Amino acid sequence: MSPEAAARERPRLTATPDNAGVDAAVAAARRVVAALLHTGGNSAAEMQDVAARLDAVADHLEQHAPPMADRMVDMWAGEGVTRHDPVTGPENAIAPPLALAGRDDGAIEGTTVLGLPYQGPPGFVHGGVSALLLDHTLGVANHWAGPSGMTAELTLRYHRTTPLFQPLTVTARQVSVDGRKIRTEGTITAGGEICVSAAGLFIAKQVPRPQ
Ligand SMILES: CCCCCCCC/C=C\CCCCCCCC(=O)SCCNC(=O)CCNC(=O)[C@H](O)C(C)(C)COP(=O)(O)OP(=O)(O)OC[C@H]1O[C@@H](n2cnc3c(N)ncnc32)[C@H](O)[C@@H]1OP(=O)(O)O
Repeated sequence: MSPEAAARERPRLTATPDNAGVDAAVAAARRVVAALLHTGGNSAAEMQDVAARLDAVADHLEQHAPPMADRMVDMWAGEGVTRHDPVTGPENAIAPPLALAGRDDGAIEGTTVLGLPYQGPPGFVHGGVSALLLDHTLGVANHWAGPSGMTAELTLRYHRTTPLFQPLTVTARQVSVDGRKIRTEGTITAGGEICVSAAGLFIAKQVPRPQ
């Protein structure tokens, strides 16, 4: 089986984008965020007009949104993968997003391409963004493997710079469970080379979902 076919058959661990709903608007918002970065030659007057139009969109969304308590209940209802989180969530415009899937060997894996909003050093991914991706992916790997919990410690090693604009593979696997202590490891690779590796200690504990 080709790697692409194998990837298609893996169980998805992240929400499926729903282009008939909010996800399509979020995809457009991601384009706006990237396009706004150092747009350069546009005049101040033109950008005032852009700001007014974006404010009008935000006003419209806020006026039609349910109360915050209802939104919290709604975002935590359902299927065990989240639509709102800042790494994989199709409803979250700051999520790259990263689509994760379970592998037969018990690990999980996903790919993403990061653009300008995630830049740290010139042309490379911000180290805090790599930490975000790995923290979340280690957390999802715990859900995939069994016991899961809250991050208590996250140790990162930045082996080499992580490139923008190139496919990044993020993997993680649960390596041990000792009472409430869960140890999990993961990597971000580009072109087959490890850019960042992470080791996390998670403590089994669930925060109650809003009801
Ligand atoms: C996230 C849940 C989502 C649910 C989702 C369902 C859908 C699934 C979909 C998608 C997966 C999502 C994936 C998300 C991934 C992202 C994860 C995060 O971002 S988590 C937020 C950041 N982390 C915090 O905010 C923790 C803050 N800290 C705490 O709450 C506590 O300190 C906590 C829970 C870590 C421990 O507190 P205690 O009171 O429960 O337990 P004590 O008694 O202190 O410790 C238990 C044992 O662990 C050791 N321990 C605790 N913290 C330690 C540490 N930092 N280092 C070493 N050992 C530690 C202790 O020494 C103790 O060990 P001895 O039993 O005595 O041997």
